[in-house]
Amino acid sequence: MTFLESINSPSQLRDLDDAECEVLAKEIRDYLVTTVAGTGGHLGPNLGVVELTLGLHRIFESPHDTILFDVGHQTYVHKLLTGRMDDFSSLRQRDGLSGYPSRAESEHDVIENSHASASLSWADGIAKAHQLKGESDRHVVAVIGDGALTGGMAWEALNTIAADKSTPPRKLIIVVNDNGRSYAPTVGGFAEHLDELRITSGYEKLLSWGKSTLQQSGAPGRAAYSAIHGVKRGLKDMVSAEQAGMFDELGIKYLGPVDGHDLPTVEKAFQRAKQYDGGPVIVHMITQKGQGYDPALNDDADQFHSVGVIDPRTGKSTPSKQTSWTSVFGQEVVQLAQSRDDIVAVTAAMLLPVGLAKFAEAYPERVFDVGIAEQHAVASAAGLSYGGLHPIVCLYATFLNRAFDQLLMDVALHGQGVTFVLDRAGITGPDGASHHGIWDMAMLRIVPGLKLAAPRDGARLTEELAEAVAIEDAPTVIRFPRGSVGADIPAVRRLDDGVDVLREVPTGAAKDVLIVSVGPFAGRAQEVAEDLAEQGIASTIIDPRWVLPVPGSVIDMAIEHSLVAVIEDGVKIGGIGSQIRSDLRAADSRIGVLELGAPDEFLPQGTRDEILEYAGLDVATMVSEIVHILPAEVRNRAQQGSRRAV
Ligand SMILES: Cc1ncc(C[n+]2csc(CCOP(=O)(O)OP(=O)(O)O)c2C)c(N)n1
Ligand SMILES: CC(=O)[C@@H](O)[C@H](O)COP(=O)(O)O
Ligand SMILES: [Mg+2]
Repeated sequence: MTFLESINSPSQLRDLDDAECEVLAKEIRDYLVTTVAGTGGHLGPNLGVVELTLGLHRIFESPHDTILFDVGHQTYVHKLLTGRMDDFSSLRQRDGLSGYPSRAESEHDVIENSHASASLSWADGIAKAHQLKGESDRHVVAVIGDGALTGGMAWEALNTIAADKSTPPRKLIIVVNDNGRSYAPTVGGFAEHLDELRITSGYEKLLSWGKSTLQQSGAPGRAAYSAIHGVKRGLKDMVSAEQAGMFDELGIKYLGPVDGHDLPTVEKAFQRAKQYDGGPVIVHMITQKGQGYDPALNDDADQFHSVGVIDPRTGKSTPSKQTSWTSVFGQEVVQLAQSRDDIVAVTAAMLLPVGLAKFAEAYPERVFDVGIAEQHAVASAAGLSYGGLHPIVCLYATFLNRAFDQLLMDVALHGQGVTFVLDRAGITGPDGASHHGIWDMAMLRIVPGLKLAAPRDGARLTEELAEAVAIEDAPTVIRFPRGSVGADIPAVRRLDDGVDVLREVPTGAAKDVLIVSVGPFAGRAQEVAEDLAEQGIASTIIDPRWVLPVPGSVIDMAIEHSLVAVIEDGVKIGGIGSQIRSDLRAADSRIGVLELGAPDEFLPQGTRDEILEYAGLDVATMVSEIVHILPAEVRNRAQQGSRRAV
């Protein structure tokens, strides 16, 4: 039996000596590569936190001490050390182990939200609760990456944490997991500050530079050199104030930089942080994303931030032959930028995942990566627009939640022409509840002047993106799902206001159901219509293309039918179906509206199709829902028609 197989609880880790821990760290890395190669997941981030997580669980006593992880994609090691090795092969699968902390899985897990930069706020709150409840012997330890530290929430929390003047002070420890990367190298002034302290291959250069220059530059220089050199001796010298930079300016004790792959040093640092009783402590860990696995270390793009199924020996994956929505966007946005030099792109630390690689290559001066800072991304886009440019803000739909106020009050209130491209909109799949992009349409319905398009295929994405960037006096939104785009679905005809008719009721037949297909559901809508036709129920299918505001022809056509069924890849409460219902009532129509969308709950993980079925958005369920809600006379006529046909 390996050490790893023998670990069922973190308390067992404290019985291991350094040599055994070294073997365990190797076992963990080998196990991560082998299993994640088969399941897909965040291999790089987790290979980077093996010693950090081992040290955490050897020095602190979870769950008495609370250990928090920011984003939570780097918690596979934490899960292996807290008794979940047996379930690991089900990682990120339906009813399997979550790829993020999960309270249902373990008492050691706290934050399930995968939206970055929130962990320090959680830590601040938990530490205050411990203090007020007289549980002052409990530590709160938050692990936050250098990328997540570029998020504004983290600095809001640091501002409060630093102001703790209570006695005794709250026991709050912040572990900065500094691997120099979000996906790509972390950007921004703060990242550069960390750079100065980071131990990477440049450490020795830094040391020799320190020897030659710092030692000749008086007391601060000598102190800086001894601090840098001190790390080599495993933190024998506390880093003095000048070297701790902005953290110390904030009044937070700084310990570091620490070699995050040298377990004894890691443990020494955590021990010192644990014993420090003068207030909050920051432990600055220097790690490598992908540590110990060359294919990840050598991956310039993102050091295997997130991989699909790969060959564990080579790190190679089987390239997909399918075209993704993201790649269609990535191609089209470059075309648009060629013809309009006012078009610029904005990303929040996700340049490659949102498809801006080609744009950045062609127009490096016209792409802005602001770090994991969606609120700043959107408000700065308002500025870009005011300054005469047309920004395209590229986000995953779920992360737009973070910047709703900036979209409403900085962009829409001022009528700024900003285009938002929301990738991973709708049900995504393996990343679980906080990653499904299902709230954008309901959230954006209430933004005055906003125009939102949901393309049904690549051709419409191209068309609607061009239409969006032509609008200069309001926010425009294009949203599309994760994954492959499928074949184009041509329209039978296009109405004057841009609505596409995909299927007509045969001349003379009763118009039983109007199916309003939003975005990528056109294919499913056609299957639904076929199944209804087999039951003698005639339906029209339309794709509005621009779904907010609801085009007038949708209401006009709805009134001609007996039921309107709206199929949308977003929450049904407050979604497009709700808007159509509201517009129909405003037009004095009492026609029934069936909203077919995501239920009012947090959705589980799984493949996109599994979760669509879970949400009742599979063809069979939608057909039965429509038949069930049809007016009785329509249902009876259809049944009689079917009996005659038999
Ligand atoms: C608000 C928000 N925006 C974007 C993301 C997407 N995202 C997931 S992990 C990640 C990079 C995190 O970098 P870092 O905090 O340094 O952690 P590392 O992966 O380096 O361990 C990003 C941008 C997110 N989870 N939350
Ligand atoms: C953790 C995180 O927010 C992202 O890395 C997320 O896993 C993105 O998933 P996809 O890019 O695979 O949709
Ligand atoms: Mg990082």
